[in-house]
Amino acid sequence: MLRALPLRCWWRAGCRAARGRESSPPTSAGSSSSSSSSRPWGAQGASCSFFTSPPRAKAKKRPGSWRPQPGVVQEIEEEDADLEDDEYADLEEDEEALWAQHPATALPLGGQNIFLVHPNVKWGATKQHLTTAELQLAEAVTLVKSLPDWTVADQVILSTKTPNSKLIFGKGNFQALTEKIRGSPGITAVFLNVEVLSATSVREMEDAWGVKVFDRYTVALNIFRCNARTQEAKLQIALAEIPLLRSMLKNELADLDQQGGGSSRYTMGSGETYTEVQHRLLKEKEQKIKRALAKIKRNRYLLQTLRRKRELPAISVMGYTNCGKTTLIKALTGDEGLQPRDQLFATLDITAHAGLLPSRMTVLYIDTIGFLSQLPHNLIESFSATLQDVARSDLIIHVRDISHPETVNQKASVLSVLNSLCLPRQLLDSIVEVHNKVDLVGGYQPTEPCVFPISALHGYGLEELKQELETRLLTVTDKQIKTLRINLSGPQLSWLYKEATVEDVSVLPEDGAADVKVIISSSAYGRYKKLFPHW
Ligand SMILES: Nc1nc2c(ncn2[C@@H]2O[C@H](COP(=O)(O)OP(=O)(O)OP(=O)(O)O)[C@@H](O)[C@H]2O)c(=O)[nH]1
Ligand SMILES: [Mg+2]
Repeated sequence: MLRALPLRCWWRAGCRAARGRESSPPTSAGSSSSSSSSRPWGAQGASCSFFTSPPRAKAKKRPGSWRPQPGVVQEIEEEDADLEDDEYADLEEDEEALWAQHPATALPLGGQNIFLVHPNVKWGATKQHLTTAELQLAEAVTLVKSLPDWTVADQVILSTKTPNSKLIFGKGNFQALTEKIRGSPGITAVFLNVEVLSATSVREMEDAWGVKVFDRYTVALNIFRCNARTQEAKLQIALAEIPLLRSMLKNELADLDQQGGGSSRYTMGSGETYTEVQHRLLKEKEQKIKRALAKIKRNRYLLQTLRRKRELPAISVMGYTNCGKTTLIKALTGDEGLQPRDQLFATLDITAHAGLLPSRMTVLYIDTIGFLSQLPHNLIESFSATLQDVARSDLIIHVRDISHPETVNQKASVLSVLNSLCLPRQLLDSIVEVHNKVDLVGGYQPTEPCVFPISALHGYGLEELKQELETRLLTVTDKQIKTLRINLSGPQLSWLYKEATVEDVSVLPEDGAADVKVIISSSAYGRYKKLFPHW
């Protein structure tokens, strides 16, 4: 078995939310709403009988400071030596300074008892055509359940004709929703299943409902945070949090002004108003994170360097979250260190793992972050630095969970994000599509041409896949596999070691010769034939 080639340092414990729980204990599920309701309410709007509970007293305003609980800087466990010791120390210092200055996290800490609301757009440009409201709701439930101590207390699909308005729903449905939420005391937060909510929307909804309101961006980011293990992943999440902190700041300043002003008062001695100070601190935090990320990027043991040294072709394994990317790489490499998990966003770091193709060609499989539909572009952007490694690979495998009811929609999402990553055209044109989890679909027969049905978990279809990967790699890298007979007393062998990848040498002692199996580029082979015409 070939060992994984570690590209990162790893953090001991990754979940800031778990730490946050120490200072903010998980909220227990309310008695009346601790289990998911199977009642088919929703879509009927205001006429629905579940909306008839009396409203609660107006919720308290959010606390005065927009900075939440202090975070704890985690220790680094060095499993690889990508960075020098002093560089680690620098980064730790940077990070410590970051949290000391802004110990904030905009993300919700601790457990939550969620009321899940899916706005169903019946028509218009924002209507989703490849999926159904029920399937989108089911995915939102999975997102909630991916977070430790988060439960779905109740869920509803509610139709809207005004998805782009401030309150998402029309007056009647919003009022009915308010009554329902206020009549469910066990609920600690509402997850509104939209891509991203504006600061004003969040503020108005929180005031109306008396509980926190989260969008898809916040929930997905929180999952990322819980699964982040490396310095780079943590910093990328911190960067993706900045828009949330900006929204919180905006609401905080508006609250301050409502309570009699203050945001435009000058802070003593600084010549800056309170608003200006807060914006500056946030900007500084953002710049520090960006600098720290750039430093990691510079110092990181880049795939490019690794590959140049070893001349290894690389295959990026991509796909929707939980489709089986890590399981496939584990099956193709036998790398026991890989830990596939039935969890969204289990993998947050790009790691490379070496495996062998049928002709014993060594290849690096690159495990990547899974995709999710309707995730705001700027969140993807904070991970795009990591995804840049993908651009340097020779081939992409697109893994699909063919047993998933949303598989067609998932494919569309993945291809749309891949296309937005500015990857080389040749790479996009040679994607190998793999249909995984066929063991869960009795008698599965793909309808699309040139796809590979496999079960990564049970090892089905892997030999055919490896054969195809080898053929494609040879084509895209313009290489060929040759067995060349060489004279052992001549310079051919050392030439081949320098100019090609020598896979195997079988010595023929009585002839003073050897059969050498090489992977060689067409141009190098041309030169070889010119240099050694008689061999
Ligand atoms: N039945 C079945 N389950 C599979 C197969 N491949 C993967 N799984 C399961 O699917 C779940 C997700 O697998 P992972 O390999 O972690 O998926 P991933 O795409 O790496 O997920 P993320 O890193 O979270 O994006 C795990 O529970 C796997 O055991 C398969 O061929 N058949
Ligand atoms: Mg994974």
